[in-house]
Amino acid sequence: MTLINSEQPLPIAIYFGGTFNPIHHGHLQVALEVSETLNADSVHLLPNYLPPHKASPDVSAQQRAKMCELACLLDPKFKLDSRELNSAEPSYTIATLKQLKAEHPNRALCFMIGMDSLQTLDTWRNWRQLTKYCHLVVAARGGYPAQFNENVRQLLASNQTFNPQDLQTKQSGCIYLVETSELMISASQIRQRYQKQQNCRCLLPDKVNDYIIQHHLYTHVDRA
Ligand SMILES: Nc1ncnc2c1ncn2[C@@H]1O[C@H](COP(=O)(O)OP(=O)(O)OP(=O)(O)O)[C@@H](O)[C@H]1O
Ligand SMILES: O=C(O)c1ccc[n+]([C@@H]2O[C@H](COP(=O)([O-])O)[C@@H](O)[C@H]2O)c1
Repeated sequence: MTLINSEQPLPIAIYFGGTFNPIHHGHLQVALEVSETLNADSVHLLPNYLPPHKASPDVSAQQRAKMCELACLLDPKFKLDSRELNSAEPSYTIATLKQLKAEHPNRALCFMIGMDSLQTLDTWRNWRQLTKYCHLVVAARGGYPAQFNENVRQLLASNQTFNPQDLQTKQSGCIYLVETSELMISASQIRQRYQKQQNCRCLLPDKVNDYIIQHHLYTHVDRA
């Protein structure tokens, strides 16, 4: 863990990466709750271009980013970071974190993921290196208990903290599991509902719902 020789808490920057196909209230509510827990004034939504571990979505990265932009209108805390869209490479988080760290050398960089992502973290590129550049902040997710394979258990054994203040006294190196509302919403469930022409009005922001309907998104059989 990187220790900072300072009494002053570091400013926190929260980044929340995702395929966001589409972004929904499960993402947005937990992002707000995490920002409250960490006393942060913003959450940067980071839609990926080519997801490293999923089939390429039928909906373009630009459209997924546009839906994130519309979701940002819900709360001034939400900011859109479209950097991963500007690269033709798959969006490996380690590469993005190196960039972010170089841009914010004096911030405590927090990368937010859901519990399902933590469970498979050892499939990510250079996964052991991720906490060299950031803290991992893990949101609880309905349907995904805190059960891990041996690799992830070992990572937690050496990096987990139970004290959120550690995230501001260290620049990186911690994994913090946050209790959040466990909203059983998933993008795949939403895509299936649109495909069957079912109502999704209360699962995502109104403007995102309107955009999807207006652009006839998710009308074909889901192949993600
Ligand atoms: N309901 C939720 N509660 C907590 N975290 C979530 C929730 N939905 C997604 N996440 C987290 O948000 C990040 C981005 O998720 P993603 O865009 O893949 O959404 P998803 O709903 O899991 O999509 P899909 O159903 O297509 O796999 C991931 O780290 C995931 O764990
Ligand atoms: O770097 C990797 O190898 C890697 C593998 C899987 C997922 N990720 C990132 O994890 C975040 C959540 O991904 P997803 O596809 O579950 O929405 C998103 O920012 C992805 O780019 C990153």
